[in-house]
Amino acid sequence: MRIGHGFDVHALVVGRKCIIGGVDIPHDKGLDGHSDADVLLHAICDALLGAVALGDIGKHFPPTDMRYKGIDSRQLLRHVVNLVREHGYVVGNIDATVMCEAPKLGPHTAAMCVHIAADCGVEVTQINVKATTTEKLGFTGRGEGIAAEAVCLLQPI
Ligand SMILES: Nc1ccn([C@@H]2O[C@H](COP(=O)(O)O)[C@@H](O)[C@H]2O)c(=O)n1
Ligand SMILES: C[C@@]1(CO)OP(=O)(O)OP(=O)(O)OC[C@H]1O
Repeated sequence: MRIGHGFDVHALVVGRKCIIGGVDIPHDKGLDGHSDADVLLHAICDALLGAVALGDIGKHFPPTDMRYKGIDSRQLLRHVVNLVREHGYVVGNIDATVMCEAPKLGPHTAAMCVHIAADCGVEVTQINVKATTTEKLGFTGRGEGIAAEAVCLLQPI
């Protein structure tokens, strides 16, 4: 078994989509970044890469590389899952938390889990996504950005 942890933050700005866990969530602001800025999938990618000691997302998909401009982060996640498999592991389970005051994520977490499970090639019961506010404190509390944290366990093939 291997354990991994990931953390990511993206700024909330006007004129961008708010895509979290592959779900396009209606909101007056969206997440800024080189890719689609899916903060949750980035934290999960980092957890998976960490578990097999392969560095981090920026090492594999440099933000200076135009191939990744606006890319759907589900493509990045599928690539990372393939790397994990090449190193002899499959996803056991993933647990993640997204931190934001708004939008409300509760109505969307089930759809996020379906996307993540499909991209990881596992059952939806192996994936959990939670949401929390930070009680109006800090950059997430002020609505300046969204943070996400993920942990995973990998099982040897
Ligand atoms: N963006 C969010 C934040 C929270 N939720 C749900 O509300 C519950 C209570 O949040 P607290 O920060 O007050 O603990 C939380 O457990 C989530 O179910 C949400 O849907 N979207
Ligand atoms: C995902 C990548 C892809 O170029 O770009 P960003 O959307 O800026 O996201 P970040 O979480 O900063 O990770 C870096 C990059 O790998």
